[in-house]
Parts: sequence; C-alpha cells; structure tokens
Amino acid sequence: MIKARGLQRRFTSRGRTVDAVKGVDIDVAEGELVGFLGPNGAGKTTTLRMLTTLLTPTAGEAQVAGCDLRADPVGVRGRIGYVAQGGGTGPECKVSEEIELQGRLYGLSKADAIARGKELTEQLDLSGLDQRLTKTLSGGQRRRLDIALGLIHSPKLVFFDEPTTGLDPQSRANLWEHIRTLRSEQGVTMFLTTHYLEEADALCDRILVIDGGEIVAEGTPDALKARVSGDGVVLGVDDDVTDRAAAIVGRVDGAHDLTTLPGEVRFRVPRGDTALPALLRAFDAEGLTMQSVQVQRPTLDDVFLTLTGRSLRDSESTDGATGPDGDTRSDDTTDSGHGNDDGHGGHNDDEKDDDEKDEVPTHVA
Ligand SMILES: Nc1ncnc2c1ncn2[C@@H]1O[C@H](COP(=O)(O)OP(=O)(O)OP(=O)(O)O)[C@@H](O)[C@H]1O
Repeated sequence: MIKARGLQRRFTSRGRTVDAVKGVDIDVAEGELVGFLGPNGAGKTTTLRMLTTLLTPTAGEAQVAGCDLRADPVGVRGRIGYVAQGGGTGPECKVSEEIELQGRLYGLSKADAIARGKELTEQLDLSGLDQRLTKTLSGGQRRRLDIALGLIHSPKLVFFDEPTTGLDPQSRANLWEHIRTLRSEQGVTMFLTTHYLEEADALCDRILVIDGGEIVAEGTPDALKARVSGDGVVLGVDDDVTDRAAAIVGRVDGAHDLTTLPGEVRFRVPRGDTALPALLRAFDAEGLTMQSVQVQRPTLDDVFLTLTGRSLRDSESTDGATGPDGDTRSDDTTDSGHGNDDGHGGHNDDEKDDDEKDEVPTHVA
C-alpha cells in the first residue's frame, strides 16, 4: 500500500534550512495498521503531508495506494483518505451537510453520499446528530465526524494525523475502538502518526519510530520492547546481604544494567518471568531470602530512551498545551475536503517555507 524510498523534505526560509525528513524508507502492506511514533518536531506530519500529496518531497520516490506520488498525485488523492489533526469541518455547518459535501467532492452522487454517510455515522456512533451544527459536537464526536469524512469515498488506505490528540483518556480509548472496528470491518489499511506511547502500543500492528527526521527503529510493539531493553527486575533483600544477592544476579544469563541500593538489587534481563525460578533456587542454595520481587515489562518509552537518550514522555507531558482544545498551533493540516495547505502550524509567516508554493490544494476534483 505504501512503498517510499529516500523520502526527504528540506524547508528553506530566509536563508535558514531545516531538514525535517532526511530520506526515510517506509513499507506498509495491505491491511496493516502502522503507527508513526516520535516526539514533537520529529518529522511525522511532514512525512504524512508528503505521502498524502500535500507537500512535494525534496527528494525520494513513493508508491501510495498503487499510484506514483510524483507522477500521479491526483490518482493518490482519489484513493486515500486523510484525517487531519485539526479536522476541517465548518463550525456553522450541519453534520449532514458536511458529509454530503465531502461525498460530492469525491464524485459520489447525492444519494450515494447520503447512503454512505448513514453507514459511517452508524458505525461511528454519530446517529441522530445529522442536524446538529458541528460546533456543538463534543471533541470525540467531532473527531469521529472527521473520520467519517475521511472514509466517505471508501478508500483502501487512510492516513490519520495524531487522531486522538487533545481527547480525554476515555474518548481516546473509545476512538481506538472505532478505529479497530473500521479496520476489521472495512479492511482498511491505516497509517497514523502519534506521540502517545499507549496509542502506538494498543492500536498498531507495527511501529516506525522517527526522531530528528530519521527512522530510528521499526517493528511490532512487542519486538521493539524485547529488542531494546528487556524486563526490569527489582529484588528486595535484607540490607546486609545486598552484595551477596548482587553477586548471584551477576551470574544470571543475560542480566545487565545491575545496580544496587542497600536492600535492593535492580537489573535487566531478556525475560524476567523465566529468569526468576533459577534465581530463587540460587538464593535458596546460598541460604538467602528474597523479601520481594517486581518484574516490569519494558515500555515503548524505554525503547525510545535507549535509542535516543531522551524520553518520549516529555513530549507527551506538553500535550495539554498543544491539543485541539487548547491548541497553540494554527495548524495547517487540512482536511481533504476543506481548504488549502497554507503553512505549518507553530511557524509564523516569517518562518514559512519559501518552497511551499508548490503544494497542491487538498480538494479532490
Ligand atoms: N513549513 C515549515 N517551515 C520550516 N520548518 C518547518 C515547516 N514545517 C515543519 N518544519 C520543521 O520541520 C521539523 C519537523 O516538523 P513536523 O511538524 O513534521 O514534526 P512532527 O513530528 O509532526 O511534530 P508534532 O508532533 O509537533 O506535530 C520541525 O523542526 C519543524 O519545525
């Protein structure tokens, strides 16, 4: 569904250059749900905008939904759905009007647009809201409407840009459920950007981790976690036997990152659950007692920390200030049926890229 090679984007503005995306390769197979995970400014949105034809790559090639990104951008646009970060609904429009307009923009007849809209609003729990103005919808409802608009023309490949940013945890979990259902019922291939670790972990078959414009890791959530850090184990022992306990741990196959405090031995090991029985036997043999034991499965944040030396949690913790409900970005990412792409959020006009005039409008003929 997606095959990108050496995709690059350099922004130049008033003599300054930013290499936002530095030659990434991306492969997404039909039916996959792939997450593009990275901190703020990593290059997620820029990559997504290139793959959805909203931004011309500085270099590189891509096939998207069977069409060549450079040679046939109109073909790409007709075959993909795009659910933008800030959405694109008009606040004074009724839900039904938005849905019908979007369907017509994609070439559906009025009757087909209404029928497809009905099917999607039922699937997305929006039934009964069709006469409501979009500005009266809750954050979660509006996001589900954005998804309905992105799927109106039954695309086989859908891009989501940070689909749950700004939603409360309950609405976020609800939206994940809808995304999973759409994927299983409609067989849609999905590619989503996120900086939520839990989202990538819970939702995605496979994750690409991007940092500083480069893909730094790739794999299933479990494979990523297993590859990088292993399980963290914390043993509680009597203070006066800490050193003897640490010596036993040091002999455990694959144990690493061993540290001690009085009464505590911490280490990492590929599989904590299978290492423990042997460890208990070794303690018994030396007449030592284990007072407590905790095994912590690695998180994607451990993965990110190991790869980059920084925590993705820092990026998450700033989220309250950057979500749509308190958004500091005048975000550019436009819905596929509404408006043009006129610059990146978070950049004022002075910083706007000189090359952005080459961007294509987002309307589909
Ligand atoms: N139009 C632009 N002009 C100049 N620099 C830009 C422009 N758009 C993006 N950038 C820069 O490119 C880099 C990547 O930005 P991008 O928006 O792709 O990151 P991101 O991973 O999507 O971040 P976020 O999670 O905050 O949306 C950043 O350094 C950003 O400041």
